[in-house]
Amino acid sequence: MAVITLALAKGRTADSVLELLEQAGYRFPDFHPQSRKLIFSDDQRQLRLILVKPLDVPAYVEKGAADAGVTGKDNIMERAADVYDLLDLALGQCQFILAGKQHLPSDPAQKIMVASKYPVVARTYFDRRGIPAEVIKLNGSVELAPLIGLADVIVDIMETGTTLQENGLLVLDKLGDISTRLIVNKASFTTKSRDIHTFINQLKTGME
Ligand SMILES: Nc1ncnc2c1ncn2[C@@H]1O[C@H](COP(=O)(O)OP(=O)(O)OP(=O)(O)O)[C@@H](O)[C@H]1O
Ligand SMILES: O=P(O)(O)OC[C@H]1O[C@H](OP(=O)(O)OP(=O)(O)O)[C@H](O)[C@@H]1O
Repeated sequence: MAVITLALAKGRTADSVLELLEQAGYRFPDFHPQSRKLIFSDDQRQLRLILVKPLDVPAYVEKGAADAGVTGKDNIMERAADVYDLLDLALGQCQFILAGKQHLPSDPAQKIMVASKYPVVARTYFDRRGIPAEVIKLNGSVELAPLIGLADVIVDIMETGTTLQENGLLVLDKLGDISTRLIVNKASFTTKSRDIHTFINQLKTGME
């Protein structure tokens, strides 16, 4: 049995994914939330867990440094990674939205200023509609941009809608649903096929 290296997104979804892994039968005795360690093995030595930034998970998996990864669909879309997206873990559910103080200007010649943590997703949205846009990459507090004149609109994540509401922003469009996914390296899917299928089946059992 080959060990599967799993890249797990640190941050808000990590605890619930670890809980799911435990329900699926994988226990990490060394893991505790205050630890600064970045690599953990489960007690059966079937999984090697590596903790990485959510947006970095697709790169680890695409390049084969990890056989599989768990991260939000937002990050998979932003990185446009060449990986298999095999299982919706039904965690971290939220959606991509376009939001602003008011509706987009109707003059098609007018360039829209867009702020986003997801510049690739934002660029794709406006390019597909043939709307001229300039995208400004931000790393957080994105809702601030239209309030202080840095941008006309934002492309960001909405979960409860509280952040938009408390900052007086309207949802102008919905770009798609997001949830936490299991992604798999294409070569590993062939070379470690049996172990990866076993892992997926265990996860499915843990989700029941
Ligand atoms: N309300 C939400 N806001 C943001 N992300 C959410 C929300 N609900 C679920 N998610 C999911 O959780 C993932 C991780 O979110 P988190 O805020 O921990 O990461 P991050 O903001 O990318 O990390 P960092 O703060 O290190 O830049 C997101 O990529 C998304 O898939
Ligand atoms: O719809 P809601 O439930 O209000 O959640 C959405 C908010 O949560 C995320 O921000 P996060 O907390 O990660 O902060 P940051 O990106 O500004 O650092 C996201 O970028 C939104 O701002």
